[in-house]
Amino acid sequence: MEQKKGAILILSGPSGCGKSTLLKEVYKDIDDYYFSISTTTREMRVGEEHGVDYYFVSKEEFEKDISEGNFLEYANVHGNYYGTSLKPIMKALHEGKLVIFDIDVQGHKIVCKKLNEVITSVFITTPSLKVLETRLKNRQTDSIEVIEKRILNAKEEIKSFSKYDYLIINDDLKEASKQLVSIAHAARVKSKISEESIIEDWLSN
Ligand SMILES: Nc1nc2c(ncn2[C@@H]2O[C@H](COP(=O)(O)OP(=O)(O)O)[C@@H](O)[C@H]2O)c(=O)[nH]1
Ligand SMILES: Nc1ncnc2c1ncn2[C@@H]1O[C@H](COP(=O)(O)OP(=O)(O)O)[C@@H](O)[C@H]1O
Repeated sequence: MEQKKGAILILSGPSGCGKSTLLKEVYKDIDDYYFSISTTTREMRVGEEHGVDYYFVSKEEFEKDISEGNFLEYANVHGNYYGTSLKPIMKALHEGKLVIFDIDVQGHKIVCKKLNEVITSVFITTPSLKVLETRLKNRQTDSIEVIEKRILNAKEEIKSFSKYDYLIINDDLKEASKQLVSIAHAARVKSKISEESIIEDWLSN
């Protein structure tokens, strides 16, 4: 029996670079995907929904999940916990879906170590630090202290961009969306390389 193979697409990039905005733009152009909804201890922002953007939990609940081994990976980012639950990811991969992660550079590193599936990774950023700062301020979701922390972290995170397969500079949203859709399609094609039945099927048909 043919075993369906899923594919993995990881998006990382500094807070405010436009990851969520880009993802919302491209979903209509991507088939059979599963977005990995992370669990976090950060406060819910206006407009966010529990179970859609994140599962918002207390520190105690998060730490219980850690001790029960429920996370594929978790990290402390900007002073809050963020984690990827293992079970839904394995289910989606088993169903042959393109599993999309919006995780930080620490999460990217761990997922690459832990999962055998073919991984495609994209680092997303703005044309400059100034533009990042403007976007974080204009978004009006965070206090000035929180924005400052995110800017400080961005200066570190940007150093990891070359560990990724692709770099998208999210300047013009339409252009960046087009690039992300192409990469998502390529991620599917790339995952074919790990299908063990390819030779068998080719010889017998
Ligand atoms: N390692 C890890 N990072 C995550 C996870 N979920 C979200 N993140 C990252 O945490 C950072 C902060 O996310 P968030 O508070 O939503 O801020 P935003 O990036 O400004 O929207 C981003 O870099 C996300 O990619 C996760 O499950 N694991
Ligand atoms: N290409 C773009 N040009 C201008 N503004 C953008 C662009 N992409 C995103 N934004 C805006 O920048 C802010 C941060 O985007 P967001 O998607 O929340 O970033 P992230 O999820 O990476 O933290 C939002 O207010 C969003 O509307």
